[in-house]
Amino acid sequence: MSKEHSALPPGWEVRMSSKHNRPYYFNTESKESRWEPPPARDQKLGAKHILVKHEGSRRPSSWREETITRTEAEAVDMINAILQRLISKDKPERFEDIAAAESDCSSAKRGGDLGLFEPGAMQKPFEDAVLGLKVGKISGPVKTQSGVHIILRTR
Ligand SMILES: Cn1nc(-c2ccccc2)cc1C(=O)N[C@H](Cc1nc2ccccc2[nH]1)C(=O)O
Repeated sequence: MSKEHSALPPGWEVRMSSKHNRPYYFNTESKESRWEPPPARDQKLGAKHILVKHEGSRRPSSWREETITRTEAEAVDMINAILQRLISKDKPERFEDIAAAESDCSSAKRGGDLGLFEPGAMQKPFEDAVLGLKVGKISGPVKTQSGVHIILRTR
């Protein structure tokens, strides 16, 4: 079936815009509307991220620090400080540069780029955060068993 007529993800329906005299897609749960069909749920996702681990992380060690002892609260404070550097009006820093220098994930070597991944491949809080972002947008602090993340959705 063509993409336009494949089953829509739950909550989505096609409506007709009387103003523009053309169909659009509306999500009755999130109230989001869009001209383009929503991506099928089985489509691969893409993201870059910056991870700050803490003492309760699943693996409290990284390429940066053999044993990570900071608290989760300190990790959240660090992530919030990084967010400020990313959205700074006068001198915003590049996401990839901060990831490469400061992320506790081994993807730091690729500027935080996780590449493309299947739905279900990543921890649920991470995937839910990616799905809640439009492509090109950055999350707030996201907690998983690995630590505290900032996520940039790439696909
Ligand atoms: C999921 N993943 N991809 C890479 C990766 C990707 C591209 C190049 C090099 C490493 C590393 C990882 C990974 O799990 N890293 C963990 C930390 C971590 N935990 C995550 C949970 C969700 C998403 C990314 C995450 N990264 C680690 O280094 O301890």
